Parts: sequence; C-alpha cells; structure tokens
Amino acid sequence: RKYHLPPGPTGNVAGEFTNAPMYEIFDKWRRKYGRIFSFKLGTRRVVVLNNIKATTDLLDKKGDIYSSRPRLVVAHDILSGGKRGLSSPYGDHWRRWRKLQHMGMNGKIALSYREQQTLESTLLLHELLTDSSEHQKVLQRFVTSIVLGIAYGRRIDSLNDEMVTYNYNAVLEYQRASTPGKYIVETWPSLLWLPRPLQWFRPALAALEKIREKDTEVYMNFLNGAKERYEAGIAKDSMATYSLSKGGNQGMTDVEVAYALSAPFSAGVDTTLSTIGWSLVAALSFPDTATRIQSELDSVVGKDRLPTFEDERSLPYLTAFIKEWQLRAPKTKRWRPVVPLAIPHATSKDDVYDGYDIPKGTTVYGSVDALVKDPELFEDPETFNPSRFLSPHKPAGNWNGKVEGEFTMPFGFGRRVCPGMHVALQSTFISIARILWAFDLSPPEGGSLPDYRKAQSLGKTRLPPPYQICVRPRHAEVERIIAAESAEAKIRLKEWEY
Ligand code: HEM
Repeated sequence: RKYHLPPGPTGNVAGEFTNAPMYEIFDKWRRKYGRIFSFKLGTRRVVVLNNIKATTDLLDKKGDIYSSRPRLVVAHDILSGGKRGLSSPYGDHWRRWRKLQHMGMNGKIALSYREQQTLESTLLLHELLTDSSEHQKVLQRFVTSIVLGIAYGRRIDSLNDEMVTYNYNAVLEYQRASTPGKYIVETWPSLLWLPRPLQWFRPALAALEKIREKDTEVYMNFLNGAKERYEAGIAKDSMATYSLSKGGNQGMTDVEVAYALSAPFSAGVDTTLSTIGWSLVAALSFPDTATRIQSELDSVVGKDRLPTFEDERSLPYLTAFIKEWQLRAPKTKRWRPVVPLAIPHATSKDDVYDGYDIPKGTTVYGSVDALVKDPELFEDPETFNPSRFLSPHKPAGNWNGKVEGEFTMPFGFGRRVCPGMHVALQSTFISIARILWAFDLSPPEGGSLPDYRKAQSLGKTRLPPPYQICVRPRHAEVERIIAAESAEAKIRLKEWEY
C-alpha cells in the first residue's frame, strides 16, 4: 500500500547522524519541513512531532495508539529478555511494570522520600565544603543514593558500592547493545528465524545472553536483600516494599519485579544529575541570577537554618528559575532540555493525522527540543525569562490547549511520561536551594567559565559542559550549621544502611 506520509528528507539519511547529535539534525529538518516531518531509517519509518499541538493531539490524546516503543531486538529482547519496561512495547507486561513504577513514585508517595532527600542534601553540602573539586562525584553520589533509596530503601555511602558499579555497567551494556548498526539482527530481525547452526552472528549474541544471566542473578540478590529487611520489619518504604506487599507485584514474577526495581537507577541517575549540573552551570555563568535567588532565600529562610521542602511555596523565583534553566540558557540563544528528544514512542495501529498516514510500527519522536522553541507554547521563546513561570504557566499565542500540570514537557509524553518526575523535581529543588543558600559559586582561581557550546551527549541525555566550581560559604554561620546538621544526618541515615 502507498502511504501519504508527512514530508521530510528522502534517501539514505543514516549518514547524517554520524557527525552530529540527532537533535541537531532534527532541528535542521524542523526548520525546513515544519511541525511534523518523516523519514526512513533503514527499514523503519520515523515521524517527528515539533509543536505542542501535534504532541498533544497524538502522544497524549491518542495514547491507545501512540504509547508503544520501537523494537530493540538486541538491547531489549536479547540482552534484557524483554523485561525492561522502559523499552517494552505497549501491552500487558509494560502495564504491570508501569503500575509498580507509579505505585513507588507517584506524586503522593514522592513526598515520603523527602526525608531521605533532605538528609542526603545535608551531606551533599558537607561534601562540597570538604572538596568542591570533586563536585561531580559528590552530586552523583547524592542522586544515586536517592534513586536506590526509592528502589530498594537502601542508601549508599560511596560510588564504589556494588549496587552502583553493577548498575552502571548494566546501563552501559544496554546502551552499547542499542548502538544503531552494531548488530545485523537489529536491521533484519527475521534472521533470528534461521536454524541456530546457520546463525553466523550468534557468538556476539551469546555473550549478551551471558550478561543477561548475570543481570538476573544480581537484580534478584538486590530484591532479596530488600525482602529480608521487609520480613524483619525494618525496611524503609520503597518500590521494593510496595512490590512485596499484598498484590503489590501486580502479578509479575520475581524476576520481572527484580528488573522493574532497576529502572529508577537506569532512567533516574544521569537525567537528574544533568539537570542539577545545568543549574549550577547557569548559576556560575550568571552570578546576577544566583544573587537574586540568594536574596529570596535570605528573606524567606534567613541565616540560621537550611532551606527545607516546606519553603518551596515561598520561593517562587527559585522554582521558576529551575524550570527555565531546564529549557533555555540565558543570553546565549541556546537551549538545553536534558533529554532533548525524550524517548521515542511507536504506534501500535495505523493512524491518520491532518491528512497524513502514520502506519502501525512507526517510530514517533515528540521533540522536547522543538517544543521549547514553539512560539505557541512560549512567548518569545528565545529569551531566558524565568518570570514566565512565576504564575501558573499560560501558553502563549493562539494555542488553546491545556498544558497539564504546568510543566511536564521535559519529562516526555502521554502514558509513557516519566514516572520519576516528582522525585526528580524534589531532588533538584532541595539540592539547588541548599547549595545557593550556603555558597557563593565561582570558577576556581585561574579557572574559566563553562563553555555552553560543549554540552555532551550520553545516550539520550544531554550533559552540561565540563565545569569546575569553587564554593565559598556565604556567611559566618554556614559552616557551623552544615557541621551540626550533617553529623545528625549521618546518624539518621543509618536507617537506610544495610
Ligand atoms: C530531571 C530528571 C529526569 C528527566 C528530565 C526525565 C525524563 C524522562 C523522559 C523524557 C522520559 C521518556 C518519556 C516518554 O517516553 O515520552 C522518561 C522516562 C522514564 N523515566 Fe525519567 N526523567 C528524569 C528522572 C527520572 C527519575 C529520577 C526516575 C526514577 C527514579 C525516572 C524514571 C523513568 C522511567 C522508569 C521512565 C520510562 C517510562 C516508560 O517507558 O513507561 N526518571 N524520563
């Protein structure tokens, strides 16, 4: 059948993606083809949505059609035995997995993680004060300890902990296995129907099957560790304890649950780390911005205590800045949503939109990068203007739709929207509020400001450019308060240690 597809580049475009990040190529095509374009990548059809209307019409309102994922033969089917929900097709397995993610991280449950986030952020200040040249590791430990707390009710003291090193390695293997063009069966999955002895590509896949066996064993150990604590009645609430409560496993097998508990780490570490990192880069580069936030903090919080979550409502500038920082860079005309193209969806049925065919099995990107520049959503999108978030965000232009929850687009779309959104925003708020309350930030002596053009890509995440940071306590009380509070935090955090 001949389809009438959205316009777009034709021919073999795969080569384009070897020289520049995908979001830059998409941006070039967006300027040429507009709000919706399509192209072919090998045997796959790809459609890219570039404005709020198209993403809402399709990814949100037609969630029954647009909530699957493109098939990942090697990383998902073979390396993960089909068990990672992030890349699961729309269907029963994903639904059960997603219920558990929601149960463990929804807006209400997220409030229960504030205690650990608060305590860990106190240690974060202490560690920064001790050695700010290690800020990258310090932030990474903070973010990692929180996602492991959410998944298993267990904190970590060091990045050398096996729970960290193993999970990082698993994420890397998954990313390697998803590298386009690396495995022939990715392009031609039907080769897997050949009798085994004829599958000349098998040895490479057998190595991945070995890794899968090891992953399963290690993830089961992590689940069993949480189970022992749960049965002894000493577990902190976490996704693991919810899964162990009556009916909490949603009918999944233990191995499926064990894989589900690995999702917060895989999806939550680099993304949150990068969001906090970008905020620090912005504070370093635009000290006047930081100063304005600091005066708000001083008038709301004062000087004798650290900011807490209870202050959030009284800190409209800070919260607006955090939102705007996720999207735009001041003065540089650069944009930086941390997951610029979200994670691609796929259609599970044929559809028609605005006269264009979108066949079943099409990969569909909602481009966060393009939405940030969408004049129907943001008035004057090129200007860094936190004030746009000071009152509930009203979309600009003639766009009459509703932007749910005011600000979710950096977290993706529809039924697949990031389930970790609430905990991620909490980690970002408490760390930035406390860092800016406690310290003036500057590059170290002789060091230079970060170069915005050097954003780095890691998988689907856009990391800030490398930066160095020097922290200076803002007043005489800072060191005393951090010392006293971190001594207490260390004791209270023992409840998460095992
Ligand atoms: C600022 C930090 C974060 C950003 C910007 C972010 C962004 C995203 C995006 C864009 C998606 C894809 C949504 C889609 O398919 O349309 C996603 C999915 C996901 N995120 Fe996040 N995320 C963040 C933090 C977290 C955290 C902290 C967790 C867990 C603790 C998490 C867990 C997940 C999971 C499990 C999915 C897969 C959902 C599914 O396929 O159904 N994320 N995230």
